[in-house]
Amino acid sequence: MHAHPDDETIATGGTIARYAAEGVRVTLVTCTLGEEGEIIPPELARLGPAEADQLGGYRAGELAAAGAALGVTDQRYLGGIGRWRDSGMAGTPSIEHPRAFVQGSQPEQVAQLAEILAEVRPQVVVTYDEFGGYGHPDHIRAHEITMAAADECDVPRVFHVVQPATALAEGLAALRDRPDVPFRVPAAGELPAVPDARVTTAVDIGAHLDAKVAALRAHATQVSVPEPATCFALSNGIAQPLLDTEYYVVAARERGRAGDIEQGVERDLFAGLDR
Ligand SMILES: CC(=O)N[C@H]1[C@@H](O[C@@H]2[C@H](O)[C@H](O)[C@@H](O)[C@H](O)[C@H]2O)O[C@H](CO)[C@@H](O)[C@@H]1O
Ligand SMILES: [Zn+2]
Repeated sequence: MHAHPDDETIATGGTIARYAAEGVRVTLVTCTLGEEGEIIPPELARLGPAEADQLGGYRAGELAAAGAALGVTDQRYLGGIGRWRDSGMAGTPSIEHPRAFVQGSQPEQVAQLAEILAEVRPQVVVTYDEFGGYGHPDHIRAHEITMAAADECDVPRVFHVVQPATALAEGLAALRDRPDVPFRVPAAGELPAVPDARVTTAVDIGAHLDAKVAALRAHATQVSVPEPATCFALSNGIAQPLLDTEYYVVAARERGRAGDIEQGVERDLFAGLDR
């Protein structure tokens, strides 16, 4: 369950590709069309909200291509395509738009997601933590409605996707020594991360990095990926490492709330479940 076209790949692209390849039915729900995103390629700049205002439709195409690269066969928009609009970054005027996602009725949005969960009956749902990963208002709203709908529909397991501090710092350090990274490599601590101890599940996506890179490149208005694909950057030009693992915190588990995890970190979101 993601807020904008690009989040599914940036945060969980390897996990999606891995489980899709293993035959798991993956349903991707995206809340908005990303109408307020900055645009990286200059030749596409006029698609933005101040001119043609066509970025949402264009990003729907990017999302379809990224989903194909990841093996997604069930891709949906919360409330149907175009129902909720990208609210924009905190403090920007677009948050006042009447269709802005965060202006919407939370009960209505919970009901829209609950309808999908009641149909699909997933064993596992993935979304952001309570901070939305990095504080974007649409991410926070996506977290809130997912936790409510998953509780209402008794989803067996809910996970929050996170970046643990050590893996992120090690990934950035590896970039710092490379001559072929065309982005600013941030200092450790500049990008949002969580304490390592919070991680309950680490999913090895090494065999699916090619699919993740192809999907990142499909989101060309939002993401730049150099060759070789050692990292990527959003429109802020800040390098983010491409790690061979995606990390999660279990937020709700069929044996009660988080905290039932045996010692150590699990390696499979479906550990102990009959897929
Ligand atoms: C990954 C993600 O959530 N991207 C969002 C985000 O985009 C950022 C935003 O444009 C910011 O101003 C830039 O500095 C940053 O580089 C972008 O990643 O917010 C957008 C507006 O809500 C959203 O469309 C995009 O998907
Ligand atoms: Zn986002």
